[in-house]
Amino acid sequence: MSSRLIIALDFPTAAQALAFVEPLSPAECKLKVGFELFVSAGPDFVRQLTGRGFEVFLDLKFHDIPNTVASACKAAAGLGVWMINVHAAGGAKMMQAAREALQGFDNPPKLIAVTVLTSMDKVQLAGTGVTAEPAQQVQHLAQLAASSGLDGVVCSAQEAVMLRQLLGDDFLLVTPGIRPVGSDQGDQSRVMTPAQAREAGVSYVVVGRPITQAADPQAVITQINADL
Ligand SMILES: O=c1ccn([C@@H]2O[C@H](COP(=O)(O)O)[C@@H](O)[C@H]2O)c(=O)[nH]1
Repeated sequence: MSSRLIIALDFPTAAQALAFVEPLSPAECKLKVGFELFVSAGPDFVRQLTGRGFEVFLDLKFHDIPNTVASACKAAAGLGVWMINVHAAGGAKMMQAAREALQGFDNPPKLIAVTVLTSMDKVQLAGTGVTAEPAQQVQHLAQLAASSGLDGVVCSAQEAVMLRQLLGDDFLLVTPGIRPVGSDQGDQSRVMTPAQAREAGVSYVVVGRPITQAADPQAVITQINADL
């Protein structure tokens, strides 16, 4: 079975990211490329990863008017990545346009929507004008994503049990904010350990710094895969 671990390659340069990836195998993890690395290393770097057999989550969180997001999704799908994402707060029309944009592809990427960033707690969410609890807002946006035809959402593992009950077993729950016992929480607010995430029924965990900044990344990867 392929791994449910997605490693966030949050590195400033392609050289640093490649040095990290060198000992890894596609059987033990998928890889996530976000803003920092994509801006510095570009589409060619993504192709290098897919060329090595890795399933790549291109985490660019598109959030714009429907036409612009649809075009961006087409361009991202053209890179042959495994998964892409948009912000659910962009609304149903935007998500539907993203879905339709992928229709012409033989093997389209999974299309998921960010609900409430895992760095946000109730106070930060209220600061944006949303007075609901984070879990309530996640539920609302996840239902909107599902009814717009998306394959799943980015959420905290803390919301996984609720979303599984509501949206079924096939809906993808991709969960950052994962912190192995004893690791630094950093800027994440809604966190869970890998084992808690598995028990909650997540589809994938996204882990960055607890692996990339570890003294022995391979040991952390092995332990997380065992926990999952
Ligand atoms: O709600 C979200 C959406 C995306 N992320 C991304 O996941 C990783 C998490 O990295 P850590 O170092 O394990 O905190 C990072 O690339 C974020 O951009 C998220 O954390 N929360």
